[in-house]
Amino acid sequence: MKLALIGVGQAGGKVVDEFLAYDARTGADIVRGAIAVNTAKADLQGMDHLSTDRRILIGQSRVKGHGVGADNELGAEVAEEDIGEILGALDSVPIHETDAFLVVAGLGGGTGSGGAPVIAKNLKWIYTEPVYGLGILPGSDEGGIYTLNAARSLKTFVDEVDNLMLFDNDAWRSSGESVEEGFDAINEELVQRFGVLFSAGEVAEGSDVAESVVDSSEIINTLKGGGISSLGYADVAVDEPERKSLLSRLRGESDDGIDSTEATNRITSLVRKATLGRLTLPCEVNGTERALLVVAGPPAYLNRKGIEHGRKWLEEQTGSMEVRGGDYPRRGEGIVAALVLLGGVTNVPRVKELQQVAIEAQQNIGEITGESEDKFSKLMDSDGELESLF
Ligand SMILES: Nc1nc2c(ncn2[C@@H]2O[C@H](COP(=O)(O)OP(=O)(O)OP(=O)(O)O)[C@@H](O)[C@H]2O)c(=O)[nH]1
Repeated sequence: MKLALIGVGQAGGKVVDEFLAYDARTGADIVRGAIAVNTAKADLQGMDHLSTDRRILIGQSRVKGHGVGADNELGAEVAEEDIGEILGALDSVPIHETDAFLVVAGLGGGTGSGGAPVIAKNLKWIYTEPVYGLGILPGSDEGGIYTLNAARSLKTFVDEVDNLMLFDNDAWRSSGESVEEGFDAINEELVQRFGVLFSAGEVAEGSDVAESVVDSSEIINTLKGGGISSLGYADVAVDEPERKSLLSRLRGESDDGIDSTEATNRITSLVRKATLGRLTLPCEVNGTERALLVVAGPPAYLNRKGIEHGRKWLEEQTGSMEVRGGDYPRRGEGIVAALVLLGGVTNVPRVKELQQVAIEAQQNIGEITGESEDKFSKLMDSDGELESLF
């Protein structure tokens, strides 16, 4: 699936940068065009892979390149004011070769949180291609304002995109690392998952054609209908058999020393692990509207029976009748991987908790602001004994 990527804010920009690194490393060729949009000059300078002319600094007249300081209403305003410049930067992207837009942002800050929904709204207005969001939820230790920002942005963003895929930093944080190191590792995990999803069906020249191809339309149909989506992933190392010669493939020779029962079991257990393990957004699988299973790996390991068993199992777990499945032949990585896209999840305790904390934070902020205004006017009150200069 060919994408036009728009990274908004620092997190959005870093994830887009990581997508470019993934594309270069794996040769997946999923990125048709990419831009990063930010109100902070320093954040744009910190990117490694995106060329400088694709980095768009917005809101200069308002914040002078210093960011919006976690004010997402201001983030939304400057994105709206500079929307012409943002859309202009996409003019050079060959949209006729692009299957979808992906707007990426951390929802807890100001620029991405406020700007991403504005950009998505404008893209949907202009283009007929689907516009997806990839939103990052803040860790619960980041504080009330980040949670409030994320909850308000989530509510807005989900209505402006064809589907909002979520990644929860809270579920992916690991102890003992600095925040920066932690984010680098998290971003790699994130892009590994979404990279496999979007590269499924992108058969490069000279590579093997999948037996039951997952193509972009399967991904689009799973994301169709809107709402929120989550992604599960599991992989296992395998020995890659030698690539067979064309002659032996034409003769139908299939003896590559791989036990088919083992291959089936490997896939079914990977599908369970991907679904029941750590999802990008932790949620209850039951009640998911649609799902897609992609099994990636060296063709000899992509056992059709295993994929079919895995798909049926996923149907039972989700209770959905719309579960698609297929394979994605991929050599050179030495792994078999199962990727499960849960499209339209409805039972998500994490979102409920986020909203609850955000409501409390909103009330506290209101009360504290009221109280401090009161206290300040008492502090300055001189019982009419002093007069201002003018
Ligand atoms: N996964 C991941 N999350 C990040 C990263 N950087 C920041 N975040 C998260 O994203 C949220 C928003 O942070 P930023 O992207 O820095 O904020 P911004 O959109 O640039 O907004 P301002 O700095 O307020 O102008 C934070 O609450 C973090 O949870 C990153 O590299 N990876």
